[in-house]
Amino acid sequence: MSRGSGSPFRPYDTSFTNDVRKALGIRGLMPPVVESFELQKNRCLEQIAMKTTSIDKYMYLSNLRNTNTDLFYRLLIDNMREITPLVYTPVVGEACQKWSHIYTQPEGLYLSWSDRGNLRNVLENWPAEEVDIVVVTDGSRILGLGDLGVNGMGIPVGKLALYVGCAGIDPRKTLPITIDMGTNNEGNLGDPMYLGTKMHRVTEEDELEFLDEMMIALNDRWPGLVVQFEDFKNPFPSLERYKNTYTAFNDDIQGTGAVILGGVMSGFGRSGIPLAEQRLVFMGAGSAAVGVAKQIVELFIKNGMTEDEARRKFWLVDSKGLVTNDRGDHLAEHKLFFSRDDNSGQQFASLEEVVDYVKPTALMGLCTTGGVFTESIIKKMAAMNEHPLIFPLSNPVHKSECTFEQAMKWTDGKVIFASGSPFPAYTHNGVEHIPGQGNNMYVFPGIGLGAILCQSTHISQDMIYASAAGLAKSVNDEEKAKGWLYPDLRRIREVSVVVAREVIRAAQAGNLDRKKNLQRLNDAELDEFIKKAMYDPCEPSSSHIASRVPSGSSSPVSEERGRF
Ligand SMILES: NC(=O)c1ccc[n+]([C@@H]2O[C@H](COP(=O)([O-])OP(=O)(O)OC[C@H]3O[C@@H](n4cnc5c(N)ncnc54)[C@H](O)[C@@H]3O)[C@@H](O)[C@H]2O)c1
Ligand SMILES: O=C(O)C[C@H](O)C(=O)O
Ligand SMILES: [Mg+2]
Repeated sequence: MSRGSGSPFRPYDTSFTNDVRKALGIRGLMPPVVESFELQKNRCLEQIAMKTTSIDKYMYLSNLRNTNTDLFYRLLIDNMREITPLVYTPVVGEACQKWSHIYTQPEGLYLSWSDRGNLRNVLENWPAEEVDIVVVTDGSRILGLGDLGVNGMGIPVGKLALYVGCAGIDPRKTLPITIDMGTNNEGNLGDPMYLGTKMHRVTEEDELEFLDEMMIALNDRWPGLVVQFEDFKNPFPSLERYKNTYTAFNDDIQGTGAVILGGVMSGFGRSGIPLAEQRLVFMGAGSAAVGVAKQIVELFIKNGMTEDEARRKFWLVDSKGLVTNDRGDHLAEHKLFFSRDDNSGQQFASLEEVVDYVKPTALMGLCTTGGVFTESIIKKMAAMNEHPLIFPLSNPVHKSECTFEQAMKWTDGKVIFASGSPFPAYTHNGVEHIPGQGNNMYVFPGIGLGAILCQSTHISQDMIYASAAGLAKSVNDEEKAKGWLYPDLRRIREVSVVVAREVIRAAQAGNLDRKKNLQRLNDAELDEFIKKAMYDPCEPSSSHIASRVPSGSSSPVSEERGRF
Protein backbone atom coordinates (compact mmCIF):
# COMPACT_ATOMS: atom_id res chain seq x y z
CA MET A 1 0.00 0.00 0.00
CA SER A 2 1.06 3.57 -0.20
CA ARG A 3 0.19 6.16 2.37
CA GLY A 4 0.20 9.81 1.55
CA SER A 5 2.15 11.23 -1.30
CA GLY A 6 5.19 8.99 -0.83
CA SER A 7 5.07 5.24 -1.00
CA PRO A 8 6.56 3.83 2.21
CA PHE A 9 7.92 0.78 0.42
CA ARG A 10 9.39 2.56 -2.58
CA PRO A 11 12.35 0.55 -3.76
CA TYR A 12 15.13 3.06 -3.23
CA ASP A 13 17.12 1.91 -0.27
CA THR A 14 20.89 2.00 -0.34
CA SER A 15 20.91 -1.38 1.38
CA PHE A 16 19.70 -3.01 -1.86
CA THR A 17 22.31 -5.36 -3.24
CA ASN A 18 23.40 -5.01 -6.83
CA ASP A 19 21.35 -8.07 -7.76
CA VAL A 20 18.24 -6.52 -6.27
CA ARG A 21 18.87 -3.22 -8.06
CA LYS A 22 19.27 -5.08 -11.32
CA ALA A 23 16.11 -7.09 -10.79
CA LEU A 24 14.16 -3.93 -10.07
CA GLY A 25 15.70 -2.02 -12.94
CA ILE A 26 16.92 0.78 -10.72
CA ARG A 27 20.67 0.68 -11.23
CA GLY A 28 22.00 4.21 -11.50
CA LEU A 29 18.96 5.71 -9.85
CA MET A 30 20.71 5.72 -6.50
CA PRO A 31 24.29 6.07 -5.29
CA PRO A 32 26.38 2.99 -6.12
CA VAL A 33 27.37 2.00 -2.60
CA VAL A 34 25.55 -0.84 -0.84
CA GLU A 35 25.01 0.02 2.82
CA SER A 36 23.78 -1.72 5.95
CA PHE A 37 20.88 -0.32 7.98
CA GLU A 38 23.45 0.25 10.71
CA LEU A 39 25.30 2.75 8.54
CA GLN A 40 22.12 4.37 7.30
CA LYS A 41 20.93 4.81 10.87
CA ASN A 42 24.12 6.68 11.67
CA ARG A 43 23.48 9.00 8.74
CA CYS A 44 19.94 9.60 10.03
CA LEU A 45 21.24 10.36 13.52
CA GLU A 46 23.76 12.77 12.03
CA GLN A 47 21.03 14.52 10.08
CA ILE A 48 18.79 14.75 13.14
CA ALA A 49 21.66 16.30 15.09
CA MET A 50 22.11 18.91 12.36
CA LYS A 51 18.54 20.15 12.75
CA THR A 52 18.40 22.93 15.26
CA THR A 53 14.71 22.86 16.27
CA SER A 54 12.58 20.03 17.62
CA ILE A 55 10.00 20.63 14.92
CA ASP A 56 12.60 20.24 12.19
CA LYS A 57 13.64 16.94 13.76
CA TYR A 58 9.97 15.89 13.96
CA MET A 59 9.41 16.74 10.29
CA TYR A 60 12.55 14.94 9.21
CA LEU A 61 11.39 11.81 11.04
CA SER A 62 7.84 12.03 9.62
CA ASN A 63 9.30 12.22 6.15
CA LEU A 64 11.56 9.25 6.83
CA ARG A 65 8.59 7.22 8.09
CA ASN A 66 6.69 7.98 4.92
CA THR A 67 9.51 7.36 2.49
CA ASN A 68 11.50 4.55 4.12
CA THR A 69 9.26 2.95 6.71
CA ASP A 70 11.58 0.05 7.55
CA LEU A 71 14.57 2.29 8.13
CA PHE A 72 12.50 4.68 10.27
CA TYR A 73 11.35 1.85 12.52
CA ARG A 74 14.82 0.33 12.76
CA LEU A 75 16.03 3.75 13.88
CA LEU A 76 13.20 4.10 16.41
CA ILE A 77 13.54 0.59 17.82
CA ASP A 78 17.31 0.85 18.21
CA ASN A 79 17.24 4.39 19.65
CA MET A 80 14.05 4.31 21.66
CA ARG A 81 15.16 6.74 24.36
CA GLU A 82 16.44 9.33 21.90
CA ILE A 83 13.77 9.13 19.16
CA THR A 84 10.58 8.62 21.22
CA PRO A 85 10.53 12.19 22.58
CA LEU A 86 10.81 13.47 18.99
CA VAL A 87 7.87 11.50 17.56
CA TYR A 88 5.77 11.36 20.73
CA THR A 89 5.43 13.53 23.84
CA PRO A 90 6.73 16.22 24.22
CA VAL A 91 7.55 17.23 20.61
CA VAL A 92 4.31 15.83 19.19
CA GLY A 93 2.50 18.44 21.31
CA GLU A 94 4.28 21.28 19.55
CA ALA A 95 3.78 19.54 16.21
CA CYS A 96 0.02 19.38 16.84
CA GLN A 97 -0.09 23.05 17.78
CA LYS A 98 1.62 23.88 14.48
CA TRP A 99 0.07 21.04 12.41
CA SER A 100 -1.75 23.21 9.88
CA HIS A 101 1.44 25.18 9.27
CA ILE A 102 4.00 22.36 9.10
CA TYR A 103 1.70 20.12 7.03
CA THR A 104 3.34 18.53 4.00
CA GLN A 105 1.49 15.25 3.43
CA PRO A 106 -1.55 13.35 4.66
CA GLU A 107 -0.67 10.63 7.17
CA GLY A 108 -4.01 9.25 8.23
CA LEU A 109 -7.72 9.38 7.58
CA TYR A 110 -9.81 12.48 8.24
CA LEU A 111 -13.51 11.80 8.80
CA SER A 112 -15.54 14.98 8.68
CA TRP A 113 -18.98 15.93 9.89
CA SER A 114 -19.96 16.53 6.26
CA ASP A 115 -19.12 12.85 5.55
CA ARG A 116 -21.80 11.58 7.95
CA GLY A 117 -24.06 8.99 6.35
CA ASN A 118 -21.21 8.17 4.01
CA LEU A 119 -18.42 6.96 6.29
CA ARG A 120 -18.34 3.41 4.93
CA ASN A 121 -17.57 4.79 1.48
CA VAL A 122 -14.86 7.08 2.83
CA LEU A 123 -13.22 4.11 4.58
CA GLU A 124 -13.11 2.37 1.21
CA ASN A 125 -10.59 5.03 0.11
CA TRP A 126 -8.01 3.82 2.62
CA PRO A 127 -5.61 1.78 0.47
CA ALA A 128 -4.73 -1.03 2.92
CA GLU A 129 -6.59 -4.31 2.51
CA GLU A 130 -6.01 -5.20 6.14
CA VAL A 131 -6.16 -3.00 9.23
CA ASP A 132 -5.53 -4.45 12.68
CA ILE A 133 -5.69 -1.29 14.74
CA VAL A 134 -7.05 2.24 14.67
CA VAL A 135 -6.20 5.13 16.97
CA VAL A 136 -8.90 7.79 16.76
CA THR A 137 -9.13 11.26 18.24
CA ASP A 138 -11.59 14.11 17.87
CA GLY A 139 -8.80 16.56 18.78
CA SER A 140 -10.83 18.02 21.63
CA ARG A 141 -8.24 17.50 24.43
CA ILE A 142 -4.81 17.01 22.94
CA LEU A 143 -2.38 16.25 25.80
CA GLY A 144 -2.78 19.19 28.19
CA LEU A 145 -3.06 21.61 25.26
CA GLY A 146 -6.84 21.77 24.92
CA ASP A 147 -8.98 21.68 21.80
CA LEU A 148 -6.71 21.57 18.74
CA GLY A 149 -9.32 20.28 16.26
CA VAL A 150 -7.85 18.33 13.33
CA ASN A 151 -4.39 19.53 14.30
CA GLY A 152 -4.62 16.68 16.81
CA MET A 153 -3.77 14.21 13.99
CA GLY A 154 -0.21 14.08 15.33
CA ILE A 155 -1.50 12.08 18.29
CA PRO A 156 -2.95 9.04 16.44
CA VAL A 157 0.06 9.11 14.12
CA GLY A 158 2.48 9.22 17.08
CA LYS A 159 0.64 6.57 19.12
CA LEU A 160 0.61 4.20 16.14
CA ALA A 161 4.33 4.79 15.54
CA LEU A 162 4.82 3.53 19.10
CA TYR A 163 2.52 0.56 18.46
CA VAL A 164 4.90 -0.42 15.68
CA GLY A 165 8.13 0.47 17.47
CA CYS A 166 7.24 -0.80 20.94
CA ALA A 167 5.05 -3.81 20.12
CA GLY A 168 5.84 -4.74 16.54
CA ILE A 169 2.40 -4.15 15.06
CA ASP A 170 2.74 -4.24 11.26
CA PRO A 171 2.87 -0.58 10.15
CA ARG A 172 0.85 -1.39 7.04
CA LYS A 173 -2.01 -2.52 9.24
CA THR A 174 -2.29 0.62 11.34
CA LEU A 175 -4.76 3.42 10.70
CA PRO A 176 -4.65 6.87 12.35
CA ILE A 177 -8.03 8.63 12.27
CA THR A 178 -8.96 12.17 13.22
CA ILE A 179 -12.62 13.03 13.24
CA ASP A 180 -13.37 16.59 12.25
CA MET A 181 -16.38 17.67 14.27
CA GLY A 182 -15.44 21.35 14.27
CA THR A 183 -13.35 23.08 16.93
CA ASN A 184 -14.03 25.54 19.71
CA ASN A 185 -10.49 26.86 19.47
CA GLU A 186 -10.93 30.41 18.22
CA GLY A 187 -7.27 30.52 17.16
CA ASN A 188 -7.93 27.66 14.73
CA LEU A 189 -11.17 29.19 13.50
CA GLY A 190 -9.37 32.44 12.70
CA ASP A 191 -6.33 30.78 11.10
CA PRO A 192 -6.49 30.87 7.29
CA MET A 193 -4.28 27.78 7.17
CA TYR A 194 -6.35 25.68 9.60
CA LEU A 195 -6.88 22.31 7.92
CA GLY A 196 -10.19 21.37 9.55
CA THR A 197 -13.76 22.42 8.92
CA LYS A 198 -14.24 25.94 10.22
CA MET A 199 -17.23 25.55 12.46
CA HIS A 200 -17.84 25.23 16.19
CA ARG A 201 -18.03 21.71 17.56
CA VAL A 202 -21.22 19.75 17.02
CA THR A 203 -23.12 18.66 20.15
CA GLU A 204 -22.01 15.62 22.16
CA GLU A 205 -25.15 13.78 21.01
CA ASP A 206 -24.32 14.46 17.37
CA GLU A 207 -20.76 13.32 17.91
CA LEU A 208 -21.90 10.06 19.50
CA GLU A 209 -24.20 9.40 16.56
CA PHE A 210 -21.25 10.00 14.24
CA LEU A 211 -19.07 7.65 16.30
CA ASP A 212 -21.78 4.97 16.11
CA GLU A 213 -21.68 5.17 12.33
CA MET A 214 -17.87 5.13 12.34
CA MET A 215 -17.68 2.03 14.57
CA ILE A 216 -20.15 0.13 12.39
CA ALA A 217 -18.32 1.16 9.21
CA LEU A 218 -14.88 0.26 10.60
CA ASN A 219 -16.02 -3.16 11.76
CA ASP A 220 -17.77 -3.78 8.47
CA ARG A 221 -14.64 -3.07 6.45
CA TRP A 222 -12.16 -4.68 8.89
CA PRO A 223 -14.12 -7.01 11.19
CA GLY A 224 -12.83 -7.26 14.75
CA LEU A 225 -10.16 -4.57 14.47
CA VAL A 226 -8.94 -2.92 17.69
CA VAL A 227 -10.01 0.70 18.20
CA GLN A 228 -8.15 2.91 20.65
CA PHE A 229 -9.90 6.15 21.62
CA GLU A 230 -7.48 8.95 22.39
CA ASP A 231 -7.60 12.50 23.70
CA PHE A 232 -11.34 13.11 23.74
CA LYS A 233 -12.42 15.88 26.11
CA ASN A 234 -15.25 13.71 27.39
CA PRO A 235 -14.28 10.12 26.71
CA PHE A 236 -16.66 8.44 29.15
CA PRO A 237 -19.78 8.11 26.93
CA SER A 238 -17.96 6.38 24.06
CA LEU A 239 -16.15 4.03 26.43
CA GLU A 240 -19.40 3.00 28.09
CA ARG A 241 -21.10 2.61 24.73
CA TYR A 242 -18.47 0.54 22.91
CA LYS A 243 -16.47 -1.41 25.50
CA ASN A 244 -18.93 -4.32 25.52
CA THR A 245 -19.77 -4.22 21.82
CA TYR A 246 -16.43 -3.82 20.06
CA THR A 247 -12.74 -4.53 20.64
CA ALA A 248 -12.22 -0.99 21.87
CA PHE A 249 -10.61 0.79 24.79
CA ASN A 250 -9.84 4.30 25.95
CA ASP A 251 -6.16 4.90 26.41
CA ASP A 252 -6.46 8.03 28.58
CA ILE A 253 -8.75 6.34 31.10
CA GLN A 254 -7.69 2.70 30.91
CA GLY A 255 -4.14 2.78 29.50
CA THR A 256 -3.14 5.55 31.89
CA GLY A 257 -4.88 3.76 34.74
CA ALA A 258 -2.89 0.61 34.01
CA VAL A 259 0.49 2.28 33.61
CA ILE A 260 0.19 4.22 36.85
CA LEU A 261 -1.16 1.17 38.65
CA GLY A 262 1.94 -0.68 37.41
CA GLY A 263 4.12 2.12 38.81
CA VAL A 264 2.41 2.31 42.18
CA MET A 265 2.57 -1.47 42.61
CA SER A 266 6.34 -0.96 42.65
CA GLY A 267 6.23 2.48 44.31
CA PHE A 268 4.07 1.49 47.30
CA GLY A 269 6.51 -1.32 48.02
CA ARG A 270 9.44 1.10 48.01
CA SER A 271 7.68 3.65 50.20
CA GLY A 272 7.36 1.01 52.93
CA ILE A 273 3.87 2.25 53.83
CA PRO A 274 1.22 -0.52 53.98
CA LEU A 275 -1.67 -0.25 51.52
CA ALA A 276 -4.13 0.35 54.34
CA GLU A 277 -2.24 3.52 55.31
CA GLN A 278 -1.88 4.97 51.83
CA ARG A 279 -3.67 8.29 51.18
CA LEU A 280 -3.68 9.62 47.66
CA VAL A 281 -4.37 13.20 46.58
CA PHE A 282 -5.05 13.76 42.88
CA MET A 283 -4.64 17.21 41.37
CA GLY A 284 -7.15 17.00 38.51
CA ALA A 285 -10.39 15.03 38.43
CA GLY A 286 -10.76 14.42 34.70
CA SER A 287 -10.69 11.27 32.63
CA ALA A 288 -7.07 10.39 33.34
CA ALA A 289 -7.29 11.04 37.09
CA VAL A 290 -10.48 9.02 37.50
CA GLY A 291 -9.06 6.25 35.29
CA VAL A 292 -5.93 6.02 37.43
CA ALA A 293 -7.80 6.20 40.74
CA LYS A 294 -10.22 3.46 39.66
CA GLN A 295 -7.37 1.11 38.70
CA ILE A 296 -5.70 1.66 42.08
CA VAL A 297 -9.07 0.98 43.78
CA GLU A 298 -8.94 -2.44 42.16
CA LEU A 299 -5.49 -3.05 43.63
CA PHE A 300 -6.83 -2.19 47.10
CA ILE A 301 -9.84 -4.47 46.62
CA LYS A 302 -7.65 -7.35 45.44
CA ASN A 303 -5.71 -6.83 48.68
CA GLY A 304 -8.73 -7.27 50.91
CA MET A 305 -10.42 -3.86 51.17
CA THR A 306 -14.09 -3.34 50.45
CA GLU A 307 -14.90 -1.02 47.56
CA ASP A 308 -16.01 1.63 50.03
CA GLU A 309 -12.79 1.39 52.05
CA ALA A 310 -10.79 1.57 48.82
CA ARG A 311 -12.46 4.66 47.38
CA ARG A 312 -11.97 6.50 50.68
CA LYS A 313 -8.22 6.38 50.12
CA PHE A 314 -8.59 9.07 47.42
CA TRP A 315 -9.06 12.83 47.55
CA LEU A 316 -9.61 14.43 44.14
CA VAL A 317 -9.03 18.13 43.54
CA ASP A 318 -10.32 19.94 40.46
CA SER A 319 -10.26 23.58 39.39
CA LYS A 320 -12.79 24.37 42.15
CA GLY A 321 -10.92 22.60 44.96
CA LEU A 322 -11.50 19.33 46.83
CA VAL A 323 -14.34 17.37 45.25
CA THR A 324 -16.97 17.02 47.99
CA ASN A 325 -20.68 16.16 48.01
CA ASP A 326 -21.63 19.47 49.61
CA ARG A 327 -19.44 21.83 47.61
CA GLY A 328 -22.51 23.39 46.11
CA ASP A 329 -21.87 22.81 42.41
CA HIS A 330 -23.13 20.13 40.07
CA LEU A 331 -20.52 17.36 39.94
CA ALA A 332 -19.91 15.58 36.64
CA GLU A 333 -20.93 11.94 36.86
CA HIS A 334 -17.38 10.56 36.69
CA LYS A 335 -16.38 12.46 39.86
CA LEU A 336 -19.21 11.13 42.06
CA PHE A 337 -17.55 7.86 43.02
CA PHE A 338 -14.64 9.68 44.67
CA SER A 339 -16.51 12.71 45.99
CA ARG A 340 -15.93 13.08 49.76
CA ASP A 341 -18.76 13.04 52.27
CA ASP A 342 -16.57 13.18 55.40
CA ASN A 343 -15.42 16.80 55.24
CA SER A 344 -17.81 18.02 57.98
CA GLY A 345 -18.99 20.87 55.81
CA GLN A 346 -15.46 22.21 55.34
CA GLN A 347 -14.36 23.08 51.78
CA PHE A 348 -10.76 23.26 50.55
CA ALA A 349 -10.07 25.52 47.61
CA SER A 350 -6.34 25.01 47.07
CA LEU A 351 -4.10 21.96 46.73
CA GLU A 352 -1.97 23.13 49.65
CA GLU A 353 -4.99 23.25 51.96
CA VAL A 354 -5.92 19.73 50.83
CA VAL A 355 -2.39 18.49 51.48
CA ASP A 356 -2.46 19.99 55.01
CA TYR A 357 -5.86 18.38 55.64
CA VAL A 358 -5.22 14.91 54.16
CA LYS A 359 -1.50 14.46 54.88
CA PRO A 360 -1.14 12.31 51.78
CA THR A 361 1.44 9.64 51.10
CA ALA A 362 1.10 10.17 47.35
CA LEU A 363 0.46 13.13 45.07
CA MET A 364 -0.69 12.58 41.48
CA GLY A 365 -0.86 15.39 38.93
CA LEU A 366 -3.30 15.05 36.03
CA CYS A 367 -4.62 18.59 35.81
CA THR A 368 -3.05 20.01 32.63
CA THR A 369 -1.52 22.88 34.62
CA GLY A 370 2.26 23.19 34.84
CA GLY A 371 3.99 24.05 38.12
CA VAL A 372 1.12 23.49 40.57
CA PHE A 373 3.26 21.19 42.72
CA THR A 374 5.00 24.13 44.38
CA GLU A 375 8.13 24.10 46.53
CA SER A 376 6.01 24.53 49.62
CA ILE A 377 3.73 21.58 48.77
CA ILE A 378 6.58 19.26 47.84
CA LYS A 379 8.52 20.17 51.00
CA LYS A 380 5.44 19.36 53.05
CA MET A 381 5.18 15.97 51.31
CA ALA A 382 8.82 15.31 52.23
CA ALA A 383 8.30 16.38 55.84
CA MET A 384 5.28 14.05 56.20
CA ASN A 385 6.77 11.00 54.44
CA GLU A 386 10.07 9.19 54.42
CA HIS A 387 9.58 8.57 50.68
CA PRO A 388 6.71 10.59 49.22
CA LEU A 389 5.30 9.37 45.92
CA ILE A 390 5.08 12.35 43.58
CA PHE A 391 3.82 11.75 40.03
CA PRO A 392 3.41 14.90 37.88
CA LEU A 393 1.74 13.15 34.94
CA SER A 394 0.40 15.96 32.74
CA ASN A 395 1.81 16.32 29.24
CA PRO A 396 3.66 17.76 27.45
CA VAL A 397 6.66 18.84 29.54
CA HIS A 398 5.60 22.43 30.21
CA LYS A 399 2.27 21.18 31.63
CA SER A 400 4.04 18.91 34.11
CA GLU A 401 3.03 19.76 37.69
CA CYS A 402 6.74 19.92 38.64
CA THR A 403 10.07 18.91 37.15
CA PHE A 404 12.25 16.01 38.25
CA GLU A 405 14.94 18.43 39.41
CA GLN A 406 12.45 20.32 41.60
CA ALA A 407 11.07 17.11 43.11
CA MET A 408 14.59 15.88 43.87
CA LYS A 409 15.83 19.18 45.30
CA TRP A 410 12.77 19.93 47.41
CA THR A 411 12.62 16.41 48.94
CA ASP A 412 16.40 16.15 49.31
CA GLY A 413 16.39 13.14 47.00
CA LYS A 414 13.73 11.20 48.95
CA VAL A 415 11.03 11.33 46.28
CA ILE A 416 9.61 8.32 44.46
CA PHE A 417 8.99 9.95 41.11
CA ALA A 418 7.36 9.37 37.73
CA SER A 419 6.31 11.96 35.16
CA GLY A 420 4.17 11.78 32.03
CA SER A 421 6.81 13.35 29.79
CA PRO A 422 10.52 12.59 29.88
CA PHE A 423 12.85 14.62 32.10
CA PRO A 424 16.65 14.56 32.05
CA ALA A 425 18.65 12.69 34.68
CA TYR A 426 19.53 14.62 37.83
CA THR A 427 22.64 14.21 39.95
CA HIS A 428 22.01 14.34 43.69
CA ASN A 429 24.88 13.98 46.20
CA GLY A 430 27.11 12.76 43.40
CA VAL A 431 24.71 10.02 42.26
CA GLU A 432 22.92 10.25 38.94
CA HIS A 433 19.18 9.50 39.14
CA ILE A 434 17.05 8.66 36.09
CA PRO A 435 13.38 9.67 36.43
CA GLY A 436 10.60 7.16 35.73
CA GLN A 437 8.24 7.93 32.88
CA GLY A 438 4.66 7.09 33.90
CA ASN A 439 3.28 7.26 30.41
CA ASN A 440 0.68 4.97 28.91
CA MET A 441 3.18 4.06 26.16
CA TYR A 442 4.38 1.31 28.53
CA VAL A 443 1.06 -0.54 28.19
CA PHE A 444 -1.10 0.47 25.23
CA PRO A 445 1.20 -1.19 22.64
CA GLY A 446 1.07 -4.50 24.55
CA ILE A 447 -2.68 -4.24 25.15
CA GLY A 448 -3.27 -3.76 21.42
CA LEU A 449 -0.83 -6.51 20.46
CA GLY A 450 -2.41 -8.99 22.88
CA ALA A 451 -5.94 -8.16 21.72
CA ILE A 452 -4.96 -8.49 18.04
CA LEU A 453 -3.12 -11.79 18.46
CA CYS A 454 -5.81 -13.59 20.44
CA GLN A 455 -8.54 -11.89 18.41
CA SER A 456 -10.29 -10.75 21.52
CA THR A 457 -13.96 -9.85 21.15
CA HIS A 458 -13.64 -7.06 23.75
CA ILE A 459 -11.04 -5.45 25.94
CA SER A 460 -12.19 -6.24 29.44
CA GLN A 461 -11.30 -4.59 32.72
CA ASP A 462 -9.42 -7.79 33.63
CA MET A 463 -7.28 -7.43 30.51
CA ILE A 464 -6.42 -3.85 31.47
CA TYR A 465 -5.55 -4.89 35.04
CA ALA A 466 -3.44 -7.74 33.65
CA SER A 467 -1.46 -5.26 31.53
CA ALA A 468 -0.53 -3.35 34.71
CA ALA A 469 0.51 -6.54 36.48
CA GLY A 470 2.56 -7.53 33.41
CA LEU A 471 4.28 -4.15 33.44
CA ALA A 472 5.08 -4.38 37.16
CA LYS A 473 6.50 -7.88 36.62
CA SER A 474 8.70 -6.59 33.82
CA VAL A 475 10.90 -4.43 36.05
CA ASN A 476 14.07 -6.54 36.37
CA ASP A 477 16.34 -6.91 39.41
CA GLU A 478 18.90 -4.44 38.13
CA GLU A 479 16.21 -1.82 37.56
CA LYS A 480 14.68 -2.51 40.98
CA ALA A 481 18.09 -2.11 42.61
CA LYS A 482 18.31 1.36 41.07
CA GLY A 483 14.88 2.18 42.51
CA TRP A 484 13.17 2.34 39.12
CA LEU A 485 9.40 2.01 38.93
CA TYR A 486 9.37 1.30 35.20
CA PRO A 487 11.64 -0.76 32.99
CA ASP A 488 14.29 0.83 30.82
CA LEU A 489 12.58 2.15 27.69
CA ARG A 490 15.25 0.38 25.64
CA ARG A 491 13.65 -2.92 26.76
CA ILE A 492 10.15 -1.86 25.74
CA ARG A 493 9.72 -4.62 23.16
CA GLU A 494 10.48 -7.28 25.80
CA VAL A 495 8.02 -5.52 28.12
CA SER A 496 5.34 -5.49 25.43
CA VAL A 497 5.72 -9.26 25.03
CA VAL A 498 5.00 -9.75 28.75
CA VAL A 499 2.13 -7.25 28.71
CA ALA A 500 0.64 -8.90 25.59
CA ARG A 501 0.98 -12.37 27.14
CA GLU A 502 -0.80 -11.29 30.34
CA VAL A 503 -3.50 -9.56 28.29
CA ILE A 504 -4.02 -12.73 26.23
CA ARG A 505 -4.22 -14.86 29.38
CA ALA A 506 -6.85 -12.51 30.83
CA ALA A 507 -8.83 -12.65 27.57
CA GLN A 508 -8.68 -16.44 27.67
CA ALA A 509 -9.81 -16.51 31.31
CA GLY A 510 -12.79 -14.34 30.37
CA ASN A 511 -13.52 -16.47 27.28
CA LEU A 512 -13.11 -13.41 25.07
CA ASP A 513 -10.44 -14.94 22.79
CA ARG A 514 -11.49 -16.07 19.33
CA LYS A 515 -8.12 -17.63 18.50
CA LYS A 516 -8.57 -20.59 20.82
CA ASN A 517 -5.44 -22.54 19.81
CA LEU A 518 -3.26 -20.12 21.80
CA GLN A 519 -4.76 -21.64 24.94
CA ARG A 520 -2.70 -24.78 24.35
CA LEU A 521 0.60 -22.90 24.59
CA ASN A 522 2.46 -22.60 27.87
CA ASP A 523 3.86 -19.15 28.77
CA ALA A 524 7.25 -19.72 27.14
CA GLU A 525 5.59 -20.96 23.95
CA LEU A 526 3.15 -18.08 23.97
CA ASP A 527 6.00 -15.58 24.37
CA GLU A 528 7.74 -17.20 21.41
CA PHE A 529 4.55 -16.96 19.34
CA ILE A 530 4.19 -13.26 20.23
CA LYS A 531 7.81 -12.48 19.38
CA LYS A 532 7.55 -14.21 16.02
CA ALA A 533 4.44 -12.20 15.18
CA MET A 534 6.19 -8.87 15.81
CA TYR A 535 7.37 -6.70 12.95
CA ASP A 536 11.14 -6.33 13.18
CA PRO A 537 12.49 -4.48 10.15
CA CYS A 538 15.74 -5.49 8.52
CA GLU A 539 17.59 -4.75 5.31
CA PRO A 540 15.28 -5.72 2.47
CA SER A 541 16.04 -8.93 0.59
CA SER A 542 14.86 -9.61 -2.95
CA SER A 543 11.81 -11.59 -1.82
CA HIS A 544 11.00 -8.98 0.80
CA ILE A 545 11.09 -6.28 -1.86
CA ALA A 546 8.99 -8.26 -4.28
CA SER A 547 6.28 -8.66 -1.64
CA ARG A 548 6.35 -4.99 -0.68
CA VAL A 549 6.61 -3.14 -3.95
CA PRO A 550 3.08 -1.88 -4.45
CA SER A 551 1.30 -2.67 -7.65
CA GLY A 552 1.52 0.37 -9.89
CA SER A 553 4.67 1.23 -7.92
CA SER A 554 6.38 4.50 -8.50
CA SER A 555 9.49 2.81 -9.90
CA PRO A 556 10.39 5.07 -12.79
CA VAL A 557 11.75 2.22 -14.85
CA SER A 558 9.01 0.34 -16.61
CA GLU A 559 8.97 -3.29 -17.68
CA GLU A 560 9.29 -2.28 -21.34
CA ARG A 561 12.62 -0.52 -20.76
CA GLY A 562 14.05 -3.78 -19.49
CA ARG A 563 16.22 -4.44 -16.49
CA PHE A 564 19.78 -3.48 -15.83
N1 LIG B 1 1.03 10.30 31.73
C1 LIG B 1 0.12 9.80 30.95
O1 LIG B 1 0.25 8.70 30.42
C2 LIG B 1 -1.14 10.57 30.71
C3 LIG B 1 -2.25 9.92 30.19
C4 LIG B 1 -3.43 10.62 29.98
C5 LIG B 1 -3.47 11.96 30.26
N2 LIG B 1 -2.36 12.58 30.74
C6 LIG B 1 -2.37 14.01 31.00
O2 LIG B 1 -3.27 14.29 32.02
C7 LIG B 1 -3.79 15.59 31.83
C8 LIG B 1 -5.30 15.53 32.05
O3 LIG B 1 -5.93 14.73 31.09
P1 LIG B 1 -7.49 14.43 31.22
O4 LIG B 1 -7.87 13.58 30.08
O5 LIG B 1 -7.81 13.94 32.57
O6 LIG B 1 -8.06 15.90 31.02
P2 LIG B 1 -9.43 16.47 31.54
O7 LIG B 1 -9.64 17.72 30.81
O8 LIG B 1 -10.46 15.39 31.49
O9 LIG B 1 -9.18 16.78 33.09
C9 LIG B 1 -8.43 17.86 33.58
C10 LIG B 1 -8.79 18.03 35.06
O10 LIG B 1 -7.89 18.96 35.63
C11 LIG B 1 -8.63 19.93 36.37
N3 LIG B 1 -7.88 21.17 36.37
C12 LIG B 1 -7.55 21.96 35.32
N4 LIG B 1 -6.82 23.00 35.74
C13 LIG B 1 -6.70 22.87 37.08
C14 LIG B 1 -6.06 23.61 38.09
N5 LIG B 1 -5.38 24.71 37.81
N6 LIG B 1 -6.15 23.16 39.33
C15 LIG B 1 -6.82 22.05 39.63
N7 LIG B 1 -7.42 21.29 38.74
C16 LIG B 1 -7.37 21.70 37.48
C17 LIG B 1 -9.97 20.03 35.67
O11 LIG B 1 -10.94 20.53 36.55
C18 LIG B 1 -10.19 18.54 35.31
O12 LIG B 1 -10.73 17.88 36.42
C19 LIG B 1 -3.34 16.05 30.45
O13 LIG B 1 -2.29 16.97 30.60
C20 LIG B 1 -2.82 14.81 29.80
O14 LIG B 1 -1.72 15.07 28.96
C21 LIG B 1 -1.21 11.91 30.97
O1 LIG C 1 0.09 11.05 24.80
C1 LIG C 1 0.71 10.91 25.86
O2 LIG C 1 1.92 11.16 25.96
C2 LIG C 1 0.03 10.37 27.07
C3 LIG C 1 -1.41 10.58 27.18
O3 LIG C 1 -2.17 9.78 26.32
C4 LIG C 1 -1.86 12.00 27.18
O4 LIG C 1 -2.96 12.26 26.69
O5 LIG C 1 -1.13 12.84 27.71
MG1 LIG D 1 -3.82 10.72 25.51
